[in-house]
Amino acid sequence: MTGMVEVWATPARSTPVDAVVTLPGSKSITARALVLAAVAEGPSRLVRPLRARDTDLMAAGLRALGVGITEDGDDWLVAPGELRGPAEVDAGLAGTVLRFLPPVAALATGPVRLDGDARLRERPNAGLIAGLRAAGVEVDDGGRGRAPFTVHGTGSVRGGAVTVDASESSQVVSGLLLAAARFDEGLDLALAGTVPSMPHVEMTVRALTEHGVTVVPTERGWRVSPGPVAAVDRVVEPDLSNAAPFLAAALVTGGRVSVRDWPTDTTQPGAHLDRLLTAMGAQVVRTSDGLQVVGGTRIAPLEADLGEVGELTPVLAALCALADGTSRLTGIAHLRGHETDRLQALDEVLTAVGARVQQLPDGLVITPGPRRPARLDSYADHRMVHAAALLGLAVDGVEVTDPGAVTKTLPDFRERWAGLLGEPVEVPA
Ligand SMILES: O=C(O)C1=C[C@@H](OP(=O)(O)O)[C@@H](O)[C@H](O)C1
Ligand SMILES: C=C(OP(=O)(O)O)C(=O)O
Repeated sequence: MTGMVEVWATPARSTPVDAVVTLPGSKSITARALVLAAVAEGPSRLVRPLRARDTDLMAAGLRALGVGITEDGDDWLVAPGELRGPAEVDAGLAGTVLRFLPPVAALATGPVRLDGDARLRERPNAGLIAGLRAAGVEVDDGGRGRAPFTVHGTGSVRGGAVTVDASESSQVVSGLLLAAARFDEGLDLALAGTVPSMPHVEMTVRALTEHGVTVVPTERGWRVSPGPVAAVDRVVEPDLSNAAPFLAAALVTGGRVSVRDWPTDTTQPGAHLDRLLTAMGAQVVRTSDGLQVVGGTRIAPLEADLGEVGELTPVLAALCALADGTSRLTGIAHLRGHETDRLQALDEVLTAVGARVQQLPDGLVITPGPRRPARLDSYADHRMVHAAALLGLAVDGVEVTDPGAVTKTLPDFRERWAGLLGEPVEVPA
């Protein structure tokens, strides 16, 4: 790459923020909705889908397989077509594309090659590839267990009883379940070990049910019956994981932040922010605006197993570096296979701004220290930019290189962050 790498001087803030924030659609729900719409019986409409790099790549990948996806204002119209290769799929850095697209590709006729960013080639995928093979699909990965690889679709997939190792990513389970109703024998999926991010698996099961697919829990996994996938028009919930930095700003500044349209019944892991931010000293209430977080005079340290809500770790770890005691975050070994090795990246970033950090095999121990200015890297990781922005509220002189990493799920993050810090965007009632 040539040219200058962009550097963002993140704004500091010594007075309480007071804002009501509206956020775009959930990455995870948009991804599932696109895949299910693509394998459904008829056309459907997606209202308020997330438009960001990950979901645009999912749409592009499905289009490459023959699915019609067009825009109607802010909506997406999805028209299933005959799935066919040969095709090339660019997964970028998206775990959802890496793990949700190949089982759909297996239903196509012809080879489908999947590749992506340099870091995507390091993200673990042996579990999915082995699971596809056990379902009768030919996959050529050169023995790497990672991208790039080619799925040799024949137009149908046997399916049946399959055991998978999804300990490195829940997306292995979600990917197989999402396409499973279209397999000849459906899928009787058993887990070989533990699976992180269970709310995301529940999100998949719920989405399948909403599309009329029969999916039942079994002793060691889930069974999906073969059958049609109903076409469903759907409104996408706001992305609650992307709400994390905004709500956390209330704790850092002793202010008040509301996120609009907070769903009352959701499988998004961000729903756990309620309990986690309360544990860190915030007051969290539902108002007519949505979910409101009010920060206090201190940030309490956090002891938590974040295995179910790994996505929230970068922002919570940044809060821990600003707390008034030592925090211990565990259950998150799989974060080493995310956009970057997030445990290593957080160690580097929090240490740079003055905290003491100990890496555990499956987590981080974080002790705040005297704060100091630092130039931080984004590690091409959207959530590391969110974490840096949050640190920058309280630590003078924080800069982030390559802040454009936010395009992955929230392209206008910096504008929204400026809005949060400006005059109240909207005065709460
Ligand atoms: O299914 C999904 O939409 C996701 C599942 C989780 O993946 P892992 O289980 O790999 O952490 C999560 O971290 C990711 O951001 C989105
Ligand atoms: C882990 C994440 O993304 P991906 O879907 O690429 O795994 C994330 O968004 O925090």
